[in-house]
Amino acid sequence: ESHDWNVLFPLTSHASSPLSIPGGTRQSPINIQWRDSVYDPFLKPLKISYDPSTCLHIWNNGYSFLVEFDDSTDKSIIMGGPLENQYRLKQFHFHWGAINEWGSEHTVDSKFYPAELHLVHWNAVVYPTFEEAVMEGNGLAVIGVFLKLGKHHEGLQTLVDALPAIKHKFDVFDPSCLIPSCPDYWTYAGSLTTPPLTESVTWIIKKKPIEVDENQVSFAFRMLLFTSDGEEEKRMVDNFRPLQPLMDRTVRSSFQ
Ligand SMILES: Cc1ccn(O)c(=O)c1
Ligand SMILES: [Zn+2]
Repeated sequence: ESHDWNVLFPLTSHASSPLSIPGGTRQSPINIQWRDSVYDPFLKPLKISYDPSTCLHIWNNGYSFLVEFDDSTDKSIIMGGPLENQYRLKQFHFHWGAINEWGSEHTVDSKFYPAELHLVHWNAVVYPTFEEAVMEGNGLAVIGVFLKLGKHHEGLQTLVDALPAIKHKFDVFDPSCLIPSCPDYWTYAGSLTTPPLTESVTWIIKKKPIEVDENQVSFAFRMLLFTSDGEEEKRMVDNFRPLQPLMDRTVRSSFQ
């Protein structure tokens, strides 16, 4: 009957949140209902091999801060897991909230984390450029890692120290230090969570969060600005997209 409701009163359809694309059937982010996820014994372990020297620079793109990598070779790649090909690391960035009660894009059993890391990779085996991969169903693979408050995170501090400068040139940074060693993950077919919102992402959401301390999220992340120099300051917070309907998708888990 929920369908009838939408047919009868299409304007009240909850699916058309402001940022959803018409007819989208695999939008992200989603709530991961742990008990509804299906263990898939054929899922392989995710293989991650990053070359820290491919790290280029960190910058504020007006929506998050990105650390970008040289993706002109296969030096920093992921493979295995739910993936058919190997995917090249292009950038990683975070989403966070104005307060610790929310900030992540995905939720687990409707629980928000204060922040979520996205490591964005593209299928350079099949597509010549990232821009083309963004438009294809198997074009991208994004590893999502939840951040929860706890002990200080050494690796993250390197990034946090660079934020005030933001133009800070980076020499090397190995993003695998931000990924929990526990191999368990959920995976589902989804989309970008920012325009163009294309349904091109194989999401790999790590089950275990990494721990970061209060200052690392609050001081560093929340002091960034959406605005550029000279404009009226707007703190960069709540840069996450609302949850999207699961529709006809199953979330698979790599663990029982
Ligand atoms: C390519 C891309 C762009 C934005 N976000 O949030 C992502 O997670 C991935
Ligand atoms: Zn993201």
